[in-house]
Amino acid sequence: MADPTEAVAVEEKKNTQTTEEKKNTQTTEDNSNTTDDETHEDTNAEETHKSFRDLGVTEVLCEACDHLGWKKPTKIQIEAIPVALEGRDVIGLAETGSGKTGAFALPILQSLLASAQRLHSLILTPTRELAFQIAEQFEALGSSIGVKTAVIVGGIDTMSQALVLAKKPHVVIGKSFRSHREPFRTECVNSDVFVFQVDKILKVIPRERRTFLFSATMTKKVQKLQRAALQDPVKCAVSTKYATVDKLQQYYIFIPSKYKDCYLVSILNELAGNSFMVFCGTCNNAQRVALMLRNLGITAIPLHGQMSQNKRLGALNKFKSKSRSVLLATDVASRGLDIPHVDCVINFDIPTHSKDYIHRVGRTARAGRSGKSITFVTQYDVELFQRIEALIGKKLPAFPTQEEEVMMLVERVSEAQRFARIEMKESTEKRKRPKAGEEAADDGEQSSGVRKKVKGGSFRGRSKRGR
Ligand SMILES: Nc1ncnc2c1ncn2[C@@H]1O[C@H](COP(=O)(O)OP(=O)(O)OP(=O)(O)O)[C@@H](O)[C@H]1O
Repeated sequence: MADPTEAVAVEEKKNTQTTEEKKNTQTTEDNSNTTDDETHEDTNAEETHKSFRDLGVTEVLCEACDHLGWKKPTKIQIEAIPVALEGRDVIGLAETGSGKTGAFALPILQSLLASAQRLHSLILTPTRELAFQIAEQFEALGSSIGVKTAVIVGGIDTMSQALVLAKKPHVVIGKSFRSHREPFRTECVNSDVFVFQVDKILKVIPRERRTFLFSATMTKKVQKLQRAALQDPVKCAVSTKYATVDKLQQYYIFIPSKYKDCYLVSILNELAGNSFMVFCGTCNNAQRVALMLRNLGITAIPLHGQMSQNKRLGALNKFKSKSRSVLLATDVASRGLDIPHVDCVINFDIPTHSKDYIHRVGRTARAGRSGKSITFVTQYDVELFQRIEALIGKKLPAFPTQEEEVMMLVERVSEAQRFARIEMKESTEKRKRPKAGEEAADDGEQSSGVRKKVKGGSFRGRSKRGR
């Protein structure tokens, strides 16, 4: 399977290892006695001064980190990288936005440098979007060593994906099978077998391999996977089991179910100028709310599993490039997505699995930034909300709102809801009878027939409370 001729760049870099790097490798070896513990909990003060070089990361990859503006490693990187470089299996537990991707990508790239090999690693992610994001991270870190990646996910032409695979990339990134919604995040394997089902994969990949498992939450399913897939792993935990980050201001708002749309519009208006990720429980609701908001002049776009993969990526890119300020998403966007400019996460529909709460709110306040989350709690959600508070070990404050002001929006919001219903109906009809060569407008961007008809026009630019 090794194909040295095709991995020239990787091989060349390997041969240019400097004395400095050799010294660094030695440092890791010297430290190896301290990494034998089964569990590495948190870091001490002096570790926060460590550099990537101190962790044993090779010079060319240190330069890549530098290029990305990563001045020093994060806590999980400090804990996990040396252990992974030693060749151990790793379980990495750290809060959202804490740099877990780098914690497994750097050791994988370094191992690739040491033995240039096609189909060197397989990364499994819980969502398609995360698969693309991880590929970008590998390419950013590995650009100077010529690393080749391939993303293999559903919803994209299988023939073109087969062609990409046939070129034997170094790293293959795919979404794990639907039944494994839990964040089985990374598998580092030396194999050219690739099937999208974890149990099946485990049966066919070589026993002789290294496996990394990274997540912000440890669930029973992840523990089961750990037993099935990892060998004598070292657990690197740098956060308490279900912690949310300190710089995240978390609020809830207790409201009657029938006024959810009005409260959403009111908050978006009040915090205008921010970027929002709004989580909905169903694809239908994400679509409906996006259309409703657009009828009020708010630049909203949906992202859910009933959209084609092209539209999903398109929606994400529009939100990433800030041409849309509100992303209405289902849980396809709750795990791992790294969009630094997200200021506020709104749980429009409360998550039914409380651990999803941690992943959703973790889309803001990433990498040391601050952020805000607001969870809508209706008369039907009290128990679920109590479970969330119990999980994160915190009582959340109420988000202050003026009920009278929200109620003043009822008429305009009702009209926007009515138009949204018409648009939903139109697009369902279109989907049933698509014209030749026309892709179904599953992000609703084209359904502008009734837009801007809501009295009172746009809501934008009426911010009362800034960031
Ligand atoms: N050492 C570092 N210094 C500065 N920024 C970093 C460093 N490592 C990673 N980052 C940045 O931090 C952000 C979050 O990283 P990443 O997406 O890997 O977090 P995560 O822990 O995987 O989050 P999640 O649990 O939500 O998946 C990214 O923008 C990444 O580029």
